[in-house]
Amino acid sequence: SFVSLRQRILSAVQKNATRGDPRSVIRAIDQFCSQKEWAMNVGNEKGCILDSVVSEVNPATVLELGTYCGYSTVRIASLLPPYAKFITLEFNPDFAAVARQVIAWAGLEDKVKIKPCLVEGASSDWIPKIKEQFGIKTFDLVFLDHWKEHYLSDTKLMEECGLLRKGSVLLADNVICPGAPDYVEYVRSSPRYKSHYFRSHLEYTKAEENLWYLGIIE
Ligand SMILES: Cc1cc(C(=O)N2CCN(C)CC2)sc1-c1cc(O)c2nc[nH]c(=O)c2c1
Ligand SMILES: [Mg+2]
Repeated sequence: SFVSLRQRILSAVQKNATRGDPRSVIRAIDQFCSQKEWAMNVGNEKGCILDSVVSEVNPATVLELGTYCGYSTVRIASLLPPYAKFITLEFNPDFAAVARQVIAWAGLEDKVKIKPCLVEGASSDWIPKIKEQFGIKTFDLVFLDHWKEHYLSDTKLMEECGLLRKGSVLLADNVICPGAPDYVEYVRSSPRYKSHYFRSHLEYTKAEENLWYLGIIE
């Protein structure tokens, strides 16, 4: 029967990565996606930038929008202190199911709360509930990697829900490819954000891409 790409990624992890070893899980996915089939994981080049931002922010609370197969979830979780609270939102139940198994293989399941949002646009449902559901006041770091159409609306929603504070850092993938021009325009013209972009490439390709780093200053 047909095996989906996400299942092939999970099989590559279970075949080639060592249980309990997050770095081997990351390596297995990157090898599969660079040698066998492209997939929309953030990849190793942008992943190293993500690692450096996580290490620098050293966040006690993290929100990831867009889990997919859990690649960046594993990268982030493996750098967090044990007391950190990490929530990742995924609206696609099939992606969430694979991500749970990838995160479990890496031995990080007790560090990551995956809330499956079972319908499109569900991050807009979940964001207003995060404070009460998880006892989180504000996020030190948010990684936006879900859907370009929701970057701006979800960022505004997080502001309105008081989930961002002075010093919170937002890191956004794919602002060039597929692209989130309204988001870039909003944060660049807002006095509230200090923005900076890291030059990089679309995962597993040579296409130009940037990771956008936003520090909230007000
Ligand atoms: C699906 C897709 C196709 C892309 C592309 O330009 N392609 C040309 C080059 N070939 C090789 C691959 C395909 S880029 C991209 C993509 C990449 C991410 O990192 C994403 N992150 C979060 N959410 C997304 O929807 C998301 C989509
Ligand atoms: Mg992405």
